[in-house]
Amino acid sequence: MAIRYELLKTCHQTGARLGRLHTPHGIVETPAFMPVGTLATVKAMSPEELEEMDAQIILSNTYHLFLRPGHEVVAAAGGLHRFMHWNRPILTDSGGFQVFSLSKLRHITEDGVTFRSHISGEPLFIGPEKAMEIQNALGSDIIMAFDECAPYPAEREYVETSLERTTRWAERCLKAHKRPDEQALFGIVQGGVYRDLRERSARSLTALDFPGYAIGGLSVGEPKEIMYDVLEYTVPLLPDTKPRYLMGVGSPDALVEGAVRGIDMFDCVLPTRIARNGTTMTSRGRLVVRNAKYARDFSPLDPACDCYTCRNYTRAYIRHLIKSDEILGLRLTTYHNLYFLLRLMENVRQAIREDRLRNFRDEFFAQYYGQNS
Ligand SMILES: COC(=O)c1ccc(CCNc2nc3cc4nc(N)[nH]c(=O)c4cc3[nH]2)cc1
Repeated sequence: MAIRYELLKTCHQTGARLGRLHTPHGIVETPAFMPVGTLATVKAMSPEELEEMDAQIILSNTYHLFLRPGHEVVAAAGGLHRFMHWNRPILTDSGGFQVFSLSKLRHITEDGVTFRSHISGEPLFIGPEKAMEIQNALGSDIIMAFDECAPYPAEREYVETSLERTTRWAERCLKAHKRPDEQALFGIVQGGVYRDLRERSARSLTALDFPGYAIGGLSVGEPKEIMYDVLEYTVPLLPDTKPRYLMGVGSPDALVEGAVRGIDMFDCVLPTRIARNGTTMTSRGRLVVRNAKYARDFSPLDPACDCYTCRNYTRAYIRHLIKSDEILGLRLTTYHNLYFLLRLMENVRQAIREDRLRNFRDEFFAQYYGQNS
């Protein structure tokens, strides 16, 4: 078995659960947030800094590494862990979403997707078998089925045709996966915002008995309330003995609301991407440190935070660095944002242990969003 999910406790107040995901590269306490390291690096962070802030698992991308440096190069280095000097768990996304969000001139057929590289413009192809070949070469602990993430909004007919093909692709991934004992292949539930299609996708994929399940097709521009509705009726269809991964999420509120609805794993570029333009997450909401009002503010980004950035630097200094395009500036904001989300998930896990996640959510939202929601 590549991974084993240990269900430790279900919250009495909500559908949240406390778990442990045992992988060949270590244990992941869930619910967990996965920092995104698309090109085999979590931008501006060293692996040691990620370990220091207790990042348990990171995400990397098949599409990007296939284009550059090529999965053969990573395999020649001994796999992604060796290549990037990260010896904790890695999850790789399968490329479906990235092809659609990044490449031009893409064409989708039963075989897979032909597209032009967003880097060189050369014509390329990825399908289920290719996505397995690449992820098997990368050696990540958790790999994702090759799927199509339907856009939002999308006609029901399009979503239906797409999910049927995605299910057939999932079967082809299971057949093509060369290292099932070392790398756990997760199925990805699609179906857009249509309840009956979500149910059909979930039933088809759970019948194929994957070691874990992702909920895809969300965080693609739909209102959050709709995303939460989809979770309400999709999560119960997934086996509670296996991990559930909500792809592309997210913001502090979405992480808490997702955990409340039984999600175990999350990933999002949000904390690292907004950090690079000087937007930070603090216990009292977002703080855009490049704003002129912080020019002489010698307090930490977040007085309630004990991270390396908040213990040693001030808003005025970080503002100066960001305004001056100094590399240390985006390193300090990235460190803090990741630390903030990783601590948030630790507090969520503790609240589940103490059966008070609903209370925690209300307190957190009151502070972060300045209202009682
Ligand atoms: C500043 O913040 C940002 O730039 C930013 C950008 C994108 C997202 C949303 C990302 N959403 C998302 N990622 C996703 C990745 C996915 N992968 C697969 N294989 N299948 C999916 O169905 C899928 C859905 C996703 N939805 C969130 C934030």
